[in-house]
Formats: sequence, C-alpha cells, structure tokens
Amino acid sequence: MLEAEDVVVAHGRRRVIEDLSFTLRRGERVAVVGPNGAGKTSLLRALAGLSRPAGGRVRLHGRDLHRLRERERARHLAFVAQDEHTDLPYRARDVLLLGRSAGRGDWHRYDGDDHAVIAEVAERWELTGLLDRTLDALSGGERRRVLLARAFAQDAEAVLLDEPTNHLDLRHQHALLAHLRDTGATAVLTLHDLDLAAAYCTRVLLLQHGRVLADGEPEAALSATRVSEVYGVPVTAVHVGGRARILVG
Ligand SMILES: Nc1ncnc2c1ncn2[C@@H]1O[C@H](COP(=O)(O)OP(=O)(O)OP(=O)(O)O)[C@@H](O)[C@H]1O
Repeated sequence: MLEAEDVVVAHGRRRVIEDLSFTLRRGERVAVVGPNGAGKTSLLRALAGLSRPAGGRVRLHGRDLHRLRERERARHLAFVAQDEHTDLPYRARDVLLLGRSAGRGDWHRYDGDDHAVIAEVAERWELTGLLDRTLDALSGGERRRVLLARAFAQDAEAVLLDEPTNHLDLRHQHALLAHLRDTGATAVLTLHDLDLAAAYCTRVLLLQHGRVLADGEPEAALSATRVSEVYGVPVTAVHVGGRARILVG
C-alpha cells in the first residue's frame, strides 16, 4: 500500500537517509530499529508525508504521497510523533475527537458514531476516567496513551508510530503491541527494544547511518552477530519459549 523508492531525506545539506526503498504491504507490522541518529524518525516522517524527500518518491496506492491532500492522506495513514507537544491545555476527549476529524475535514460534525468510537478507544487505552482532564494534567504515560488512542480513533488503513512505547509501562507496552498483532493492523513503528520488535513484528528494518542493513523476518534481521556489530555491544541470542531473545553480555 505504501512504497518508498530510492528515497533520500536531508536536513539542510546533510543526507540522513540514502536511496532507501521499502514497500509496506497490508497486515505487515514493521519495526524500524537502529542506533540513535540512524535515521528512523527521518524515514518515518517521510513515509507519513510530513517531510518531502530530497530524492526519490513515496507512493500511497501508486499515487505520489506528496500530491495528496492532507485529508486524503489521513484516511490512509495515522501518525504519532516521538515528541508531540503534549503539554497544551486540551482535554483528552477533544484530542481523541481530532482523530475522528482527521480525514473527514475541518467542518466534520461529530455524531453518535464518533462518540462511540471515542468511548471504545478510551476504554481500551484505560482513559475513560481521564477524558475531561487536560493533557498538561496527565502523566507522561497517560498523555502517550491519549495520542496513541487518537491515532486508533482515526481508523486509518495504517498507523505510523515513532517510538510508541516511550513513557509506557511494561503492561501498556505489551498491550499496544499485542493490540496491533491481534487486530492484524498494518503498522510501521520505530522501537529501541529489540525483544519487543522480535516478539510482535512480522518484519524488521534495521538502519545504520541512513541505510538499510537488514530487512526481513525478525530472527534473521536481528542475528546476534549483526546486533553486536551495529550497536557495538556484545550480545547473545538465547531461545526461550520457542523464540530468540537478545541478551546483552
Ligand atoms: N531537524 C534536523 N536538522 C538537522 N539534522 C537533523 C534534524 N533532525 C534530525 N537530524 C539529524 O538526522 C540524523 C537522523 O536523525 P533521526 O531523528 O532520524 O534519527 P533516529 O534514528 O530517529 O534517532 P533516535 O534513535 O536518537 O531517535 C541525526 O544525525 C540527526 O542529528
């Protein structure tokens, strides 16, 4: 559904993604991993249509992503940034409603369906009792759950999540990834936790210095040798419960 072809992303004159090609198919959950500064956020923003590549193109169902209107993009792609400004005095309920109007236009009139979706996502993300609180009066993890719930309320074809597990406690991290898996969501998410990537994602894209070092099934992409080399720490892969876990040391 989403295709990057020879994409170059530059900040000023510095190229941070080099000739990257990537195709996202429906039902794939792709973890984008790699060291700090590898280019994960830069890639995700280009895939979301939030930054224009300095070279190459991104296509959504065969159409140039940057030629689509924001509303149309929002029908297909919901994006949650790594560090959205969440200290604003907006009520959580209004933030979730913004998810409903994305893709439907500024003059969208909320109806019973919208409120039903909001109630459902609020319950799923344990926000029901917080809906009338403003974002600046929530904890970091609660704010993060509001932004994730907003993306799910948008009901887009795919979600693009930049470090979605930041600020989430262990239970909520697993709840988020299990939700993506159990609903068969199409997702691209940047993650630092390689075990979470391996446990829940169908595919791993490993970046280093803006280039793809590996792209494939988690166990193959995240071999102990490769992870040791890329991150510069000794790691061992051990099999627990039928799958590989990465241990440092
Ligand atoms: N607005 C910007 N202006 C200039 N350089 C930038 C800008 N944003 C990012 N960069 C640089 O681009 C490179 C890639 O950054 P990016 O945020 O994509 O990496 P990342 O893999 O997401 O890193 P992290 O794991 O630390 O979040 C880094 O070298 C960074 O310093």
